Amino acid sequence: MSDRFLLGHGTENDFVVLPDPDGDRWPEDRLGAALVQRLCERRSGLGGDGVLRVVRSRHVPDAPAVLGEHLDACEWFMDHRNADGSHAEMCGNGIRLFLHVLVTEGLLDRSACAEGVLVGTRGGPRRVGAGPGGTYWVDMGPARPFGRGEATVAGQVFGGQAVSMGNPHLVCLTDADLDALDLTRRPAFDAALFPDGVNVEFVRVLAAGTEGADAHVRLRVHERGVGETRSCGTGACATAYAALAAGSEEPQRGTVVVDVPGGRLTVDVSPETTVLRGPAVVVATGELTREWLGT
Ligand SMILES: N[C@@H](CCC[C@H](N)C(=O)O)C(=O)O
Repeated sequence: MSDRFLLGHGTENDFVVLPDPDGDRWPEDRLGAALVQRLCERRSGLGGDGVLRVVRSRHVPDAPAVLGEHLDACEWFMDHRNADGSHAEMCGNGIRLFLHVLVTEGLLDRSACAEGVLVGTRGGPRRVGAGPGGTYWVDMGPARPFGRGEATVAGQVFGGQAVSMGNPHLVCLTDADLDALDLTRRPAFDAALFPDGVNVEFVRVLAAGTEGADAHVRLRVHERGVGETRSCGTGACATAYAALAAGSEEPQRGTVVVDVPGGRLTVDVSPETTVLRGPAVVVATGELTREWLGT
C-alpha cells in the first residue's frame, strides 16, 4: 500500500495532507511528532506549516472526548498538527483545505458541500461548506475574549486582546510599521495568560468599517508551533473580532476584510458566531518513498 500525500494551501498557509480514511495508514504511533517535523521541513522534507490527517472520527482515539454528542454527526475528523508536531484545537485555513481534499479525493459528494458538513476537530465540531469560485466557508463559532495581554518583539511592547477561537490568540492592534517587525523569533508573552502558548497577531486597521462599508485590516502572524506564516484563519477571525470590539461598546457585528501576506480572507462577525471565507487549493499529489521514510 502506498503512502500518498497531497500538498495544498489556503492563502499560502500550507499543509501536507495525509489521506487515512480508515485510520490504518497513519495511526498516532506512526505519525509521531518527529515524523511531522520531518514532513514539514522545507529542505529535507515536503515542506509545510503543518500536517492534516484526513481520517474518519471513529478511528481517532480523542474524538469521543472532544466531539461528545456530536461524534456521530461528524463522519470526518481534521487531525491537525503544527510543524513542530504539536496538536492544535483548530485551524481555519486547514479546515477549508480539508473539505476541498474530501471532495477532490472522492471521499465526499460535492453536492453535500452547499449547506456544509460537520467536521470534527480537537476544538469541537465545525460546519464547513463550499462557496463560489473555489472558496470555502467555515462556521467557527463565537470569538471568546479572555483578557488583555502584551507581546514583546525586539524590546517593543504591544498591548493586545486575548481571544479564543478554540485555539488561543493575542491580537495586537498597532500603528507600527508591520513590515519592520522581526517575527523570525517568537514574540515574548505572558505565560500565565497563555499556559499552552499563543498565536500572536499584529494588525493595522486600514478602515474601521461603517454602515455601508466593510472594515479592512492587514495582519502578520506568528503562529504557535510554527513561526511566522503567510496566513492564519483562526487568527483572521480573532483579529476581526478584536478590530470591531476596539471601536465599540456594542455587541460585535460586521464584516472584516483581512489581508494577510498570502492573500485575502473575509470574516463575518456576530455575537452568535464567526464565519471565515477564503480559498483552498491542492498543489500536488505524490507518494512518500521508502528511502525517505526509512521503512
Ligand atoms: N494556521 C492555522 C492555525 C494553526 C494552529 C495554530 N498554530 C495553533 O497552534 O493554535 C489557521 O489557519 O487557523
